[in-house]
Amino acid sequence: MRVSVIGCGHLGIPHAAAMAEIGHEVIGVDLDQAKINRLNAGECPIYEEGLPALLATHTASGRLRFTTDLAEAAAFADVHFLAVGTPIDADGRSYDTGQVFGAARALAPHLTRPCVIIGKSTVTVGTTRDLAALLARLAPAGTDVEVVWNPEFLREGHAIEDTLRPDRIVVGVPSPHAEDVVREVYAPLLHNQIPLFVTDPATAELIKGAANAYLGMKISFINGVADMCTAAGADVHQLTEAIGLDPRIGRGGLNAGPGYGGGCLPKDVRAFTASAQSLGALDAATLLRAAEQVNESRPTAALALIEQTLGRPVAGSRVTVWGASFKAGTDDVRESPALAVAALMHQRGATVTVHDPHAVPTALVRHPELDYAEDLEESVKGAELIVLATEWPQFRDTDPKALSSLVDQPLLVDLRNLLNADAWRTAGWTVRQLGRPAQP
Ligand SMILES: NC(=O)C1=CN([C@@H]2O[C@H](COP(=O)(O)OP(=O)(O)OC[C@H]3O[C@@H](n4cnc5c(N)ncnc54)[C@H](O)[C@@H]3O)[C@@H](O)[C@H]2O)C=CC1
Ligand SMILES: O=C(O)[C@H]1O[C@H](OP(=O)(O)OP(=O)(O)OC[C@H]2O[C@@H](n3ccc(=O)[nH]c3=O)[C@H](O)[C@@H]2O)[C@H](O)[C@@H](O)[C@@H]1O
Repeated sequence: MRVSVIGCGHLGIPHAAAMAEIGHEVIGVDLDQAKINRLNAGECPIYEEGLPALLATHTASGRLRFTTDLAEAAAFADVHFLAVGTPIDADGRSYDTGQVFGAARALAPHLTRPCVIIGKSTVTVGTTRDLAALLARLAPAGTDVEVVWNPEFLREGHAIEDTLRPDRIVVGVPSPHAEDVVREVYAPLLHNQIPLFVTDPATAELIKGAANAYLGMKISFINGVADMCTAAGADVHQLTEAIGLDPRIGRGGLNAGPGYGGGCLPKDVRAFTASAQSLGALDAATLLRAAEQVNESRPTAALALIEQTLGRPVAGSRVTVWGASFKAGTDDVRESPALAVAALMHQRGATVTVHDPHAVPTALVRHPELDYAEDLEESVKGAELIVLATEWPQFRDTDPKALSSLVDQPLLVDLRNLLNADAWRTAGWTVRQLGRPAQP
């Protein structure tokens, strides 16, 4: 089939590459000319494992190309995926769906034949209905446009795997014909026994919000319990392993840390809370607001552990933060907890040097006030304390002995419970881990 993917960001680029991989002819569209030039030159503008190879294969074969021209996409494709951004509104609580409606408005006049628009962006419930009404008004006569909502569940750092082998595909369809089109698009995945969950558009929109809201609540829950473990001298890691064995709880997404970040979970929990409020579902709003509040408090909780380990306030100290991206496997720093902790220490008067294997360039743009080191060993020279804030395997694999002579004091706070603390302690380091006893 010939498909377009409108919006080439963290979702759109992997999706376009994956659609080519399963046999479609794909045109990716974005407003950002510089990004499109890079993509057409075979460059991958984001750090995502496996994506550069897939882009190279399919741009070389001609099955995948990129443009800024929606007219070209309209002439080429019968199915248009919408993968544009839905940042949080100026009010800080609901989605700004301007990119979704803007892209649809821009596409509509170029349509020359019936087509299906498959929305993938995360949106407020009711968006599919409003978009269908808009397109019914704007699309030229004879171009019947159907709008399907097909929320995306990929995780950054696993984007290709999650797109080609998702747990499930959810679609909210307005008609049996639209369902047939979706089945044809995803046929290669459905042949591989990936479950297709077909529902109405409003339910599909809420499924996405509920999934991310639940993931956020689960993380806030375990972070709150980590504080209980700290106070009681217990071990949150062992606790998690034990409760995770209950299949009703599950071990996935239950790692204590510096809070959930990224371009999605924080905004999606906020927007789902606001939706609950506006729909009058006040109990849901209360529960979700609590998850948000816990998450907002995590940088301060991290600072308390850091200052306890340092033995004094951070003002005037030299601290190294390992990690800038919101999690390992990506160079995305949107709402990164690592940078929130780094920025908080900087505000409190510490000199902060941040090191990340892939995200220094993106971090520099958002937090120019911090110091950066591209090299891990360079980053710790003269440090009085290291804070491990993002769970890159490079940090776990670091030899503590090799670093001892570089730092000013061998102190480390592991906010991700990533390190083998015993090995570091044997090498002479004082290590504190989140929600775990000072000396087990
Ligand atoms: N990042 C992720 O892993 C996931 C994101 N989502 C959702 O997918 C949506 C996109 O997220 P990201 O890719 O992270 O955002 P992003 O900000 O990385 O990418 C959005 C892209 O859309 C482009 N764009 C905006 N208006 C356009 C228009 N009129 N025509 C063509 N291109 C246009 C922008 O230039 C940008 O490149 C959001 O709703 C997000 O919540 C859902 C699941 C996973
Ligand atoms: O809607 C989206 O965009 C996506 O949002 C999340 O994916 P992602 O943002 O890539 O990241 P996660 O792996 O969920 O992590 C989010 C944040 O929570 C933190 N986290 C995650 C898991 C965990 O156990 N503990 C924890 O602190 C991470 O470090 C990170 O800061 C969801 O997991 C995806 O299913 C969803 O498609």
